[in-house]
Amino acid sequence: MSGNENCEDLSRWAASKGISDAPRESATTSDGLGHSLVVANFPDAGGRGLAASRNLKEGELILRVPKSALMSVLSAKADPLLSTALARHPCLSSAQILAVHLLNEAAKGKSSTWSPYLIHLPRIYHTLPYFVANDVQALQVEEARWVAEKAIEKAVMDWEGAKGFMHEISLRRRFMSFKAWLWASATVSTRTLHVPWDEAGTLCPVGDLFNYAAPGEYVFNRKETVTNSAAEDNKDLTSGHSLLFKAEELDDRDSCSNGLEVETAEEMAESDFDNDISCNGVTIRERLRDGGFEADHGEYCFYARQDYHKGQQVLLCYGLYNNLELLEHYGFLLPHNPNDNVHIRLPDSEEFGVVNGNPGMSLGGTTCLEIDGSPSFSLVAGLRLRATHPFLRKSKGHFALMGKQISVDSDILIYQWLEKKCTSLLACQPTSLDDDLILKTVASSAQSFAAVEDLALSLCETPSKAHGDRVPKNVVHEIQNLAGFVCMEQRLLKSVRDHVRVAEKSLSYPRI
Ligand SMILES: C[S@@+](CC[C@H](N)C(=O)[O-])C[C@H]1O[C@@H](n2cnc3c(N)ncnc32)[C@H](O)[C@@H]1O
Repeated sequence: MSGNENCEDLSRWAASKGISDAPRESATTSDGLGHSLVVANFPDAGGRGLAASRNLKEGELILRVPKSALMSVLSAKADPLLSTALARHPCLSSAQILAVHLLNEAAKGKSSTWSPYLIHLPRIYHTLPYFVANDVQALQVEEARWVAEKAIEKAVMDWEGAKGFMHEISLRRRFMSFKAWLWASATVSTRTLHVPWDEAGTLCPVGDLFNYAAPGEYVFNRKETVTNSAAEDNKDLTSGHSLLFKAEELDDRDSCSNGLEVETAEEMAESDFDNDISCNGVTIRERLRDGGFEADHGEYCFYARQDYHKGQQVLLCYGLYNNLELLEHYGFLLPHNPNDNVHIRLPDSEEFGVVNGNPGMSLGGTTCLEIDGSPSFSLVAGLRLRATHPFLRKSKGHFALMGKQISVDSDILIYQWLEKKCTSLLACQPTSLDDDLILKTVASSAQSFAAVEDLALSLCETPSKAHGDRVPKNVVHEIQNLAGFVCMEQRLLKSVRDHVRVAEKSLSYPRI
């Protein structure tokens, strides 16, 4: 749905359900939106979202949604038809139950309590289960393709698994299709907020209009290794995808180095390791929490995470995600995601000329390169252990676990290994960044078929910088897809294909 659609009916319905963006003390039963928030369109930052309707102060309560307006497994179980059928389907996951609950309410049309809310839900999503084979292929990176394939398989399995339940409640055929299932499960994936009583979370009318801001101001030098019980207690605001840390329950600690700093043996001996142990690699500088269910008030409450001026988009942090996770669960990418990373598989010790096997211990955590190119704590520690001979590992292996260098020589080895690894990872991708930028231009001009056609032609005629005289197969593939998408008329599609074929012959790149 577009952001400039008329949401007045939603606002009226919200008011009738007790949803309010006014402070508790001044709220009246006729409150809806407008005191703090207003629905607005932000084409470059999530589309439809919520804007500040006045200047807001950090920490201010800006929206309250009563439990009775939420759609969760609890409201599913309060429906006699669903609860009777559920007793015969004990193996369904909460997310499956919530998806069927949503489909059942959608099938009720105007007679559903949530009808004005349902009408404003997006009709289509861009999460990974929606990807067709060519989309998956275009992800290029092996891990991303694997995640996409698994997400598609999971959607099919969940649908198959929920069919018996849907039959039992006599859901209309149209609402039992895979297409309907994709819609319902993507609605659950992209819009649920964390609640303490159910792992699938809850759909929260109006509260689910907040677009996402990454927890970028916070420095997570070793986010993957937090085992602190305070962190365990903090679930994210979404349906269990990742943790949301509450900084007030974790000390504001000094950051631990995760780089490949070269340190002398003397410096190592003089280091105060206790500091590193207590630090545990986590630096969280600010309060992260900006929403949650408050049992004492029986409301989902949202707070401003910063000061906002009137008209500015008010954002919510759903949790900590890299771009692949954002795409998988929410169907979008952040162009500058401070939490993006690239997974790097740890090599065998033999790659460093160290015989006698890998270190037995498992480090846990993510072995990856962070957005600024620095290796994660676990990656450095894992590489340091692998690049060290077993006899030295025994006496000095604990240095690696503390984020400390074992020897200058092994750090040089692992730096060289990382450099080679990065070069080979980039070299084996079918398109370069340059190619992708051209494709992006093509995609954004896709309104006009003529523009696509011209760009396709010029791309085929202009040798790609990164690939010598070859236009990568993927680029041509994508343009064909795009052309097919923007123009259903076979005549025009054929014309692009002809251009591609001519260019293909003249450049003699591999056949598609
Ligand atoms: C909870 S909804 C937010 C409201 C949504 N924009 C709407 O129109 O209903 C989450 C979805 O909004 C979009 N979104 C949220 N934050 C975004 C961002 N920073 N950039 C791009 N899309 C975003 C994604 O499609 C995501 O799945």
